[in-house]
Amino acid sequence: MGEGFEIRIGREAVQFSAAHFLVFGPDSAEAVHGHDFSVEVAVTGNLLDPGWVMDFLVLHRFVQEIVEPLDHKVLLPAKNPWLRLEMLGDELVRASLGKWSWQFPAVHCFLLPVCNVTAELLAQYIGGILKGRIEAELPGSMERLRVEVFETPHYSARWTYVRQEGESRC
Ligand SMILES: Nc1nc2c(c(=O)[nH]1)N=C([C@H](O)[C@H](O)COP(=O)(O)OP(=O)(O)OP(=O)(O)O)CN2
Repeated sequence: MGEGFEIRIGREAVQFSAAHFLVFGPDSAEAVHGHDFSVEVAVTGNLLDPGWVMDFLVLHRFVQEIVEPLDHKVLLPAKNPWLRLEMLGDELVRASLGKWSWQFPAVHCFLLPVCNVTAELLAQYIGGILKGRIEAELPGSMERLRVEVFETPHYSARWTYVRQEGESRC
């Protein structure tokens, strides 16, 4: 019989507020601005004892632990080819782009391993860490993982992982 199960943590349950700006070229970027981001995740997998794909509470905790460090931070793209990031002493981060530069307290910054802080790449960042956490908790059980990052109720981007035929279950 063809049937399956997907569990979901709704976007109302996982939220963070952060500032960011997109970089478009060597001297072109958005103004720094903020969003109340929210995150929805869904996991498809085998039904395990006691009759669940995985515990909602554990999945919720995993996602929360990944996004919590992003909350109330300036999100900076550490892999952008044009944006230069440097520490000024121990306390300030300077971001330079062409003739522009911004300075932020280092404790208010989070450097993401992405080339731009888009909703797509945030979803991929969160999804990549979450995939590792779920696979460690439930080896071989997850078939599919979906992470959707909302910048607003009507703008979101989704990242999806689907286990391939022959991909190791462990
Ligand atoms: N596919 C994507 N498109 C856009 C992204 C993205 O991450 N993925 N990001 C942006 C901007 O960073 C950002 O969303 C712009 O926000 P804002 O200027 O606030 O525009 P809004 O329409 O959301 O809000 P208003 O303040 O009401 O204008 C753009 N595209």
